Amino acid sequence: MPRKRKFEAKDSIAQKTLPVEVVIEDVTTHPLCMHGPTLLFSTEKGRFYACASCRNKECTVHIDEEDWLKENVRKRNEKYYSLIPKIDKAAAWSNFCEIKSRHYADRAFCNTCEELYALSQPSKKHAKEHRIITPLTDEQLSRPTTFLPMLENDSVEAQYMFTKKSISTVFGILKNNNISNILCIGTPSIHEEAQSQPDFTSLLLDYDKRHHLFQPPKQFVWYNMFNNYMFNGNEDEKVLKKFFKNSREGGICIVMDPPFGGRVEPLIQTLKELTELYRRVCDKPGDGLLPVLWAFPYFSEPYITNTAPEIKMHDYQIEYTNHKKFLNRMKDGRKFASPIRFFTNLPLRTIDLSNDSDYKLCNKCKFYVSATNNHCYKCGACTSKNGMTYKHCDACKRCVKPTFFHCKACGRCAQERNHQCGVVVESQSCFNCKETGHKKSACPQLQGRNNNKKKRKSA
Ligand SMILES: C[S@@+](CC[C@H](N)C(=O)[O-])C[C@H]1O[C@@H](n2cnc3c(N)ncnc32)[C@H](O)[C@@H]1O
Ligand SMILES: [Zn+2]
Ligand SMILES: [Zn+2]
Ligand SMILES: [Zn+2]
Ligand SMILES: [Zn+2]
Ligand SMILES: [Zn+2]
Repeated sequence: MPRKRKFEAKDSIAQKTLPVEVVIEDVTTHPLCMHGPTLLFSTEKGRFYACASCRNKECTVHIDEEDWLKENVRKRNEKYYSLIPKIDKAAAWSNFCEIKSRHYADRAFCNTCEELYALSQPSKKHAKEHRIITPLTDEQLSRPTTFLPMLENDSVEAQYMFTKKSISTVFGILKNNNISNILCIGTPSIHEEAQSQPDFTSLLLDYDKRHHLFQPPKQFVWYNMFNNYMFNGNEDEKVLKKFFKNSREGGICIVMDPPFGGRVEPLIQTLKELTELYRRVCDKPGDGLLPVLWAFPYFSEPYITNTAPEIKMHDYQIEYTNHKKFLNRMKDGRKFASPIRFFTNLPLRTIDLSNDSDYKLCNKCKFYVSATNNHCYKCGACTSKNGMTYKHCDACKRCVKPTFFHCKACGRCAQERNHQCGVVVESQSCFNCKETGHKKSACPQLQGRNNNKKKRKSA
């Protein structure tokens, strides 16, 4: 398996490169690893528990489902109760206030030690090769994402920051929906912007614990979004509940930007659990997920809409400051199409891009689409996904990429380049029916069987 996911606008996605499905269930009884409760994975060969957040070899916990029933395996796993680290948010905040009271030239941050300190009074000696950032202005202290070295390990943190333009698009969408409370999941730059605006409140949930060195304890939770795990346990749960309670009025939205290789099913499960908690805390019954604005690659669309049909993809191409592949202007000035889109259950017409010449209002769809997207009257939609102008195939009864041709032998449209008649890439599709866009457990052909299984389980 390749260690780094390629980020070409090719229809490849984590789900497709790993022929593994995540079993969605309550994870609180699962074995632990350093990243909280593991997830249960299912392959054609069997089921096992493994790390929820690491898609590389850093986390080695791997327990077969049947082994987890054994007493000695459970006993051995108990060590994680004490191994999983916690952070001292109160101490970090009082340190922050102390450092902030100093002259900006005296403030320093050692990224190697993850320590904010005063140059004149270092708590220890930082070795020469440590990455030290100094001086630090007030503005920098209030926006650590502007100077924290980005963790670009694609398989763990995968940090890519929104451009100013994309941040302002997010705030425009929230304002159009009268939303003033933001639960930022993996979106520190949105959190920092919200903190600078009097009309917004926000709470940051992120796996990068360096943020706790710059945030008041009530505004940051060290968090894993793949298993909805809060590292500081009860203390954090209180923070989240309080935030929800205070968001009873003024509308709330989850703004989330997961690492791009992340799996869709556990993320939707997290959204469901957070929604349930919100409804319980605020005593606001209802169905459907809380409003969410989720940045993710366009080729994840079938996975997201199959699992949560109320979430729709918008055509806006989110821009990032640091991803080599996302650098938004190429050297010759041409625009590079970012593959990242917003997935949202907010009305698409509230995404106002009237000030951006790269977009136009489709008067049939009634929302903004890329200027290169064409409304297809046969499909009844603006059909482009990747920013190219798609063409309609009458035989397939759908629009396809301009680089596709209709192969009579295969009876379907396929990529022109390297087309091999009769070859279906299995890892890209459901184990059962080979269709893309759903996993075996949600296969329409097996619906009866899956439901029976569920009934048996609950009986
Ligand atoms: C693609 S970046 C998004 C940053 C965002 N575009 C911004 O400008 O604020 C992914 C973010 O998710 C965080 N992250 C990575 N893995 C995570 C996990 N398992 N749980 C929670 N946050 C995670 C990273 O630290 C990073 O802040
Ligand atoms: Zn782990
Ligand atoms: Zn150091
Ligand atoms: Zn249209
Ligand atoms: Zn069409
Ligand atoms: Zn066709």
